[in-house]
Amino acid sequence: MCDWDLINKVWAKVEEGLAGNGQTVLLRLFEEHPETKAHFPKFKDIPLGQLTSNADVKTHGNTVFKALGDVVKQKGKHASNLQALATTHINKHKIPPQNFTLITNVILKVFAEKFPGEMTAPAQEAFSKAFKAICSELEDLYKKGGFQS
Ligand code: HEM
Repeated sequence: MCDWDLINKVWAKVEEGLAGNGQTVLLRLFEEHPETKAHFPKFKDIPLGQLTSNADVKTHGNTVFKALGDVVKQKGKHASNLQALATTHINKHKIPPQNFTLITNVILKVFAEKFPGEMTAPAQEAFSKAFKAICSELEDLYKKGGFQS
């Protein structure tokens, strides 16, 4: 079982700066895994250095974190949220599923750095478990959706 209450407690802190926190995660993802940037038509041709001041990155960070917040607020009953994400990321954006593991690992790292007071050892453990479960459910949905890389 995941400790969704603990996760939601940290998430309330994340929401104090939702767009900026999403932006930090996207920039870190592109920095640590440059191949991920190539999946974004809006960002693929812009050098990483210029993306730090790109308003669209912040807007997309907000979109991603709004959707992830909607997932964590379901406290485990997120099947329809994940189905919606899988459907667009398979069919429209064509994102291989292992990218979800990359971004959730980056989120864990960024939260531990930005929110050391909230990201206690149990909170880190709760996020790590929840993200593993979410990534594995997405992978199952990808299999059912017949994802071709
Ligand atoms: C925490 C995991 C993620 C969440 C919650 C998330 C959420 C979203 C949402 C809500 C949208 C817009 C609506 C839609 O098309 O579904 C979107 C678009 C998109 N996502 Fe994700 N996403 C995640 C991970 C990723 C990853 C890892 C990649 C690629 C490495 C990716 C690539 C894209 C692309 C290319 C778009 C279209 C962007 C555009 O409008 O130009 N996503 N995502």
